[in-house]
Amino acid sequence: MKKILTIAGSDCSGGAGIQADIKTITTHRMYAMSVITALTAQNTIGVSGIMEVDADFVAMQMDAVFSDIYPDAVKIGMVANSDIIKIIAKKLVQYNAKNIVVDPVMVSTSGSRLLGEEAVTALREELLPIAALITPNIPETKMLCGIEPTSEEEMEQAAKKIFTQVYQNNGRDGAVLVKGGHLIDSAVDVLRDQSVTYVYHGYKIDNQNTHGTGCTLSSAIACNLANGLNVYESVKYAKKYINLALQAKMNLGAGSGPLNHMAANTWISKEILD
Ligand SMILES: Nc1ncnc2c1ncn2[C@@H]1O[C@H](COP(=O)(O)OP(=O)(O)O)[C@@H](O)[C@H]1O
Ligand SMILES: Cc1ncc(COP(=O)(O)OP(=O)(O)O)c(N)n1
Repeated sequence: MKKILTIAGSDCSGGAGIQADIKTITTHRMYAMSVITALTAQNTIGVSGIMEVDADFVAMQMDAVFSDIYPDAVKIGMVANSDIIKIIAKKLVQYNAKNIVVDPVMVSTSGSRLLGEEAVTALREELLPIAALITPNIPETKMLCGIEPTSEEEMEQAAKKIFTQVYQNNGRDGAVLVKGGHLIDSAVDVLRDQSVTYVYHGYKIDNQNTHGTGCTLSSAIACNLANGLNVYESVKYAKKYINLALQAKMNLGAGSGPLNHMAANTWISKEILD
């Protein structure tokens, strides 16, 4: 049984954050563990409150997990502030964590800040360089490199620029996935590693219920890495998971509702596990 750790914020409505991650990991038939960085009061319409966990208590959670059940992969989502980022980075290095995927969550699609403005530098300098893969969406791409891509070509430029800043300039290895879910007419994603650019041509599924797509994608990638797939294949199968979960068109709540993980389960068991 593979063990996956998610380090993220709680979404009480169950669509994003820790709850989306645990659903994704469980659907992949793996064992889910969680280190919670913040509680959010949110639903399909928006975020109404955030309570950040003390950084020392984040450290205690990480010690409790790593000293007992060592994870095969780690997914990181909402990290809230620079104290939490610094302690997470320190503990991941201390425990020599493997297969780290960072979704650099900054602002929810509904417009609420999930990362303090002061924390972007700590995220960029301390957490991103130790990840095997980082997965910024279009607004996060703009925050990281100044380019707000509107086309596949601009996504390629941005992915290359972030790769250079985060990995090459720090003498580290890793990969960048610029996600195109916020583009108007396609859902293309672009992966950049040390030498190659891969483009995942995705068509946009007609479904307004996309709450938690980024959380789900990064958790599914972590599961696939834990299973021994390379980064390119891990993203490919994670995108298939998202497509199935979107195509099933569950419709909960008055706003942008959650994904249907039960529908994705069918494909996971048939294509990956059998
Ligand atoms: N309507 C959609 N149809 C197909 N894929 C989508 C759709 N919306 C998002 N995606 C995919 O979901 C993943 C998450 O993307 P995105 O929405 O950009 O991230 P975030 O949730 O972090 O803002 C990406 O692989 C993206 O291509
Ligand atoms: C607690 C928490 N973490 C992350 C998010 C953002 O989720 P994401 O899948 O990146 O995107 P949206 O759901 O905001 O479209 C969140 N909302 N809450």
